[in-house]
Amino acid sequence: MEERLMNEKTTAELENLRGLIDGVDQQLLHLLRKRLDLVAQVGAVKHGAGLPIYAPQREANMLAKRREEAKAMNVAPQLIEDILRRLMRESYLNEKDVGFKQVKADLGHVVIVGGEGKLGGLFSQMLTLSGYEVRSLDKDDWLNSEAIFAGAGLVIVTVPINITCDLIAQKLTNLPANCILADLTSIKTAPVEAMLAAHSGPVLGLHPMFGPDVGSLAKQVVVVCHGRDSEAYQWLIEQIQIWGARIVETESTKHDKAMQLVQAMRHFSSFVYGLNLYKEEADIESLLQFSSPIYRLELAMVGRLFAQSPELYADIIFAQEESLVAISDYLDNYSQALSLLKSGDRDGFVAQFEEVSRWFGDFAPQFQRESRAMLQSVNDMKTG
Ligand SMILES: C=C(O[C@@H]1C=C(C(=O)O)C=C[C@H]1O)C(=O)O
Repeated sequence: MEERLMNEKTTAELENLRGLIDGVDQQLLHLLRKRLDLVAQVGAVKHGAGLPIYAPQREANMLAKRREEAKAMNVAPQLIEDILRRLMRESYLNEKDVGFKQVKADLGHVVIVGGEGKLGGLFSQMLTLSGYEVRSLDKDDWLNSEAIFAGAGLVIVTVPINITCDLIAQKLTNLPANCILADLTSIKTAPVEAMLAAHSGPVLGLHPMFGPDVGSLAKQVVVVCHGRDSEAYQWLIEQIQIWGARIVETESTKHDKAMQLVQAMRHFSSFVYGLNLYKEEADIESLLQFSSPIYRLELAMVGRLFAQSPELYADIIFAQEESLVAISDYLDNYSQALSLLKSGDRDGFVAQFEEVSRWFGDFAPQFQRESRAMLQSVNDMKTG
């Protein structure tokens, strides 16, 4: 269509400029190749020295300098920052090609109970890339479990939450005395207690705060709840940090309380949102056509839930009885807010809104800034 409206001169000019742009893009591509090669060399040096690829301080310095230079060249600083951040993500992904430093060489092997699960698979991959021998123990392997556990230096339990504690109590009572017992469950109090009761050696609870589809652990958070004998498993914490993750140490009760909101309530309301679209027989195709970027992001958040296993979400939502309180409170607040609407109390709504804004404080503008970048990339992803 565009071409039809143009006269020959315009067409020639555009063709010429587009050719030049193609040339610049090709140069960019060559520069990217060059950068990837240099980063790979950095990766090899760091690997040799046992350093993690992810270097937050170097990144901050580099970004600050490039932003300054961009300003001086009349290039939007955010543009170079976006590009460099995307490139750095690539650097973390490529680290998997060289592998990671092994912090504890004399461990013996690792057993992942539930290694065929997605998260188990991810940890198995990361440990293997770090030089450990990893064996998976799944449903059909219990007859051989004695042989599998013999000589193990680390056992990681990553099975559905609703069977975690029983499995620990019934099947993990005869591990080698010095073996470390850890779990990856998304609640911590009950599993850590069960591990402490079943095993007299080192125990720790871990909660990776991400799904198994992350390409790299760089910048991801892993929660650690200490159980027993932390010197014995300090190396594991260092190993996880070498993978680029940030460790957040906390009390299991505090963690579990946060999960009632961060996971149970949040996922439950996403579930209801999806349920509601279904019951309203919403036409997703046309909703997408009318969608603003924030709505699209919200649909993505809700829709991705239904691309995953219902058991996983049932486990997370049903994991703690206390979550029922958080979820019921949400319903109460919804009802109260709805009554403002029903009674046409616009002023009441505005007053309530302002009260919540004040409570959010500096977080509100912070979240607005963060979402701006996300919304822009949501918009970039559009193809039509
Ligand atoms: C390449 C390095 O490693 C990582 C990747 C970086 C990059 O892609 O520029 C920068 C810092 C590190 O997180 C480095 O340390 O220079």
